[in-house]
Amino acid sequence: MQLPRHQLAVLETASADEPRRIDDIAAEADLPPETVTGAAFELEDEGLLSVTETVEEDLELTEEAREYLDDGLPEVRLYRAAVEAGATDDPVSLGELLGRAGLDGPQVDIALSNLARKGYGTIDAGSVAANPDADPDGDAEAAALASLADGEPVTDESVVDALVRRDLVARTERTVRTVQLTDAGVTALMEGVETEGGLGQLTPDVLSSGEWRDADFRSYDVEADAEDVNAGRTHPLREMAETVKDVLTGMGFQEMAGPHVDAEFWINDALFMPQDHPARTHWDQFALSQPSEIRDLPDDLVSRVEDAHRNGVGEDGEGYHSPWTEEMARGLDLRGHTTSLSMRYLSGEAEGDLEPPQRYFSVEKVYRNDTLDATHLLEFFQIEGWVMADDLSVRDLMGTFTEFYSQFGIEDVTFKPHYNPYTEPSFELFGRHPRTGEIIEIGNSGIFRPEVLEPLGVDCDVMAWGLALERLMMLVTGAEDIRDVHGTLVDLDYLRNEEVMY
Ligand SMILES: N[C@@H](Cc1ccccc1)C(=O)O
Repeated sequence: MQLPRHQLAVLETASADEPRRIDDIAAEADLPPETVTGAAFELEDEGLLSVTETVEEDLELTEEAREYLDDGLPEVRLYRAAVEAGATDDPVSLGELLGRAGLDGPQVDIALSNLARKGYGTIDAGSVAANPDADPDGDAEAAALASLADGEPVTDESVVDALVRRDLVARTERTVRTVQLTDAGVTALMEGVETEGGLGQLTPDVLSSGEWRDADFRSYDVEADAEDVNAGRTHPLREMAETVKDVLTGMGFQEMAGPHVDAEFWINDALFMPQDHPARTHWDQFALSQPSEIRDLPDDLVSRVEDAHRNGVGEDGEGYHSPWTEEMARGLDLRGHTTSLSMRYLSGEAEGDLEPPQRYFSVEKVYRNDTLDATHLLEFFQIEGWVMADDLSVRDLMGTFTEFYSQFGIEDVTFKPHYNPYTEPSFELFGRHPRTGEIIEIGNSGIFRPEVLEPLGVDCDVMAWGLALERLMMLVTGAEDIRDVHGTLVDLDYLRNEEVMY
């Protein structure tokens, strides 16, 4: 029989009489333990060796325990100080004893509770009475710590339990593998096993020495076990975002970019959200304390927006006529929607004045002070978009969504009239969850009001929306909890093995 060199070494080092640990075999055969483990499993597949796994418990001293090894357990130190101070006859004040024993901070409570627990003394009215019959030299916990530090076993489980409870010892489990020759293994060795001949690797040496010319190469084993390599890959949600960008680019949209932290001016005021609107409180948005204000805002636009808030827009001057301060508009928030980007682009602030027709989108993060649950995260991706053109209608808006979602195989989007301070009319979008059949909200949309567009200097129609990328992902993948797709609770196997989207 022929075997690869490592397998042969392991076979020869293993015994038929007793199980031997992989680590011992590795040391004796002078091979890395991983190599021995791999070879052992291969030999097991061939029936020559049996591999057994057992879980062993390791006891490890914590850092606190290591300090006590040098200084002594706090209760022992307190007891010794008490004996020295004569507390076996008359109680001595705790303050004095702590000074003598050099105990302070958390060690004081530790010393007191364990002193009492071990019967070394009693504490009454701030004084300690030491028990004359106690024997700190025979302290079982101190002895166990010393044994563990010397790598010796501790047989009294109750002492180990007490040390674990005191956080002086940590239990860890470890899988130990042992191997033993099978009858077939013994027979093979008796009949004679040789090292598989031939070269297994083409190395620079083999090439430069010319050895390769006459060498006999070992055949390639396509069935050999190989290590799993979990290389980096794109997060499925990021993949979804890229797909959405491709789809929108394909529909003739250009991408917007802009700050995650932005002035309330761009997030709310430009959108005709009155400054006393309930969504503009800390219940809904995260405000920055440092820096707290944006440096630059376009003056002209600021005064036109202020005018719209205070006096309304149009001949009739309709609007909220709400109070308005520039101070509030300058405040910085983590954007709660990416409609702040739409405002920057529509106003000409981002790329200069835009002539209709135009189509823009972004797939970017937004932040909201929501309560976490199966459909809400504190940060999520919004698919923002808008179309600027003359004479847009609700049919254009619905048609755009129908086309967009159909690219993901979603053909049953439904609409519900809605209210936004900045669009009229407004619609919410809903989709049906493929697993639960539940109708879930997937977006919000509308046609910008003149009160928004006029101050921006836009004199044609603009239809716009914010769709939730994670909700689209739930409809596409069937995920029932957003936290299964993205965030700290996501299963690593899902991230590694989820099918790649087109
Ligand atoms: N900003 C809205 C989405 C939206 C954008 C533009 C127009 C209408 C609605 C949201 O976050 O829900």
